[in-house]
Amino acid sequence: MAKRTVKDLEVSGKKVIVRCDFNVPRKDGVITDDNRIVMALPTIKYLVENKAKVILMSHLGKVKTEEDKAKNNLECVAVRLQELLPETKVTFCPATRGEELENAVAALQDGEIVLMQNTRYEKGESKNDPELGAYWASLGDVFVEDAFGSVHRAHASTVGIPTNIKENGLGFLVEKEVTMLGKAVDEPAHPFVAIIGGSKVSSKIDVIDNLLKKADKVIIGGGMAYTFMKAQGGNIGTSLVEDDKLDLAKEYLEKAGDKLVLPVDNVCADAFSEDANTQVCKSGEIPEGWMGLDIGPATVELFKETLAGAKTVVWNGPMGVFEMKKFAKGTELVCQAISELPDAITVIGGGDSAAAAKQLGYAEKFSHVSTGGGASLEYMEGKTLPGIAIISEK
Ligand SMILES: Nc1ncnc2c1ncn2[C@@H]1O[C@H](COP(=O)(O)OP(=O)(O)O)[C@@H](O)[C@H]1O
Ligand SMILES: O=C(OP(=O)(O)O)[C@H](O)COP(=O)(O)O
Repeated sequence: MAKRTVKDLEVSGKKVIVRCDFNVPRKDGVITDDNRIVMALPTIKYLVENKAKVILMSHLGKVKTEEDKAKNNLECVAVRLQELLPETKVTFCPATRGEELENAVAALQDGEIVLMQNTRYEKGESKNDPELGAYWASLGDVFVEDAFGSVHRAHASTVGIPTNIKENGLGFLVEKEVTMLGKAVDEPAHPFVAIIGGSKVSSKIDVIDNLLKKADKVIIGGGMAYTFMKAQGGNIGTSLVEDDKLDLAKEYLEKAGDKLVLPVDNVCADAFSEDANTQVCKSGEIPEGWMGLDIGPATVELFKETLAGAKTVVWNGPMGVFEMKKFAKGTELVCQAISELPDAITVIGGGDSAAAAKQLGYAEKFSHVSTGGGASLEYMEGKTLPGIAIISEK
């Protein structure tokens, strides 16, 4: 059976809560890539045109402290949305519960939008606190799940709300992502190469287990690689590492054999800065006080050899800190190698990975650029995505 979509719902005059993924990359509080906002527009425009009262919700970044709150204020997204929708009234509500939020919702006219502050300002969000899900659900009549990048998270806003609102459906973005990713990997053509990089080690290392079963090669780059290097007993200096994942990395290394392809050299820096001194270090030989911020030239060649002849490529997580020009080469050259593969289905996913592909001029070269990183990986592994599973069948 197919899931209901926004087109199956009666929305005119109704208060419609839409969970979007507006977790956009920013520098000094300024949005550096608005792709996730732009990709959410088809659903939002449909609801506005059909005279719904639109309540948008999203998380932004990780929020653990008061300082994190200041860093991850969602208001910048409301400003961008208003620019993208000049004919529509967009307001921002700084409250995540209480009278101020309820008044903002009550003031909505048909075809107007309110964006609520970052859902992660509420401690109960990431724990899927039932009271919070029920409270947010009480603000609306209808729920639309359109946060593809977050559907692998069972949180109050992605699962708690639709648990309480039976009039629910998928938005156009989730529908499109599932179709595109399904086409790419339901029966992947081989050789199938998966590439994992980026910085979210603990939240993404688990997917490697399943990828090792499906793919012919799994390339590990970016910040993910140093936990593996340390697990091999190498010196990684001050590179990104998650020590509580060392045993898991060891286990993968033992069972994967040469299926797992790790960097052999790294562009290292003496500070996390564009002005840092740099040197290329062999893997496992990074001096104290230095950190790996990109894959090195020999690794680029190794990864190119690994990719040669691939018919399916799935990639999440940049190969280095591409936001700084000095450490963008590895990501750029891997993009280039993928773009030159003849007849391959190629998918890149993730907020930062999609931004990197765009910034480096390669976005058009991929078969599909997904807004979800962890979500696309879990979908392609065949895992159940809780944010989709909870949505009613047609
Ligand atoms: N060697 C590295 N050390 C630290 N951070 C890294 C390294 N390589 C890549 N990164 C960072 O990883 C981040 C993206 O990781 P992640 O969120 O997992 O990807 P995505 O958003 O594409 O899913 C980028 O901001 C990038 O700077
Ligand atoms: O950016 C996201 O995921 P991604 O880095 O896997 O693309 C989503 O917004 C989910 O964010 P989270 O990993 O903080 O839950």
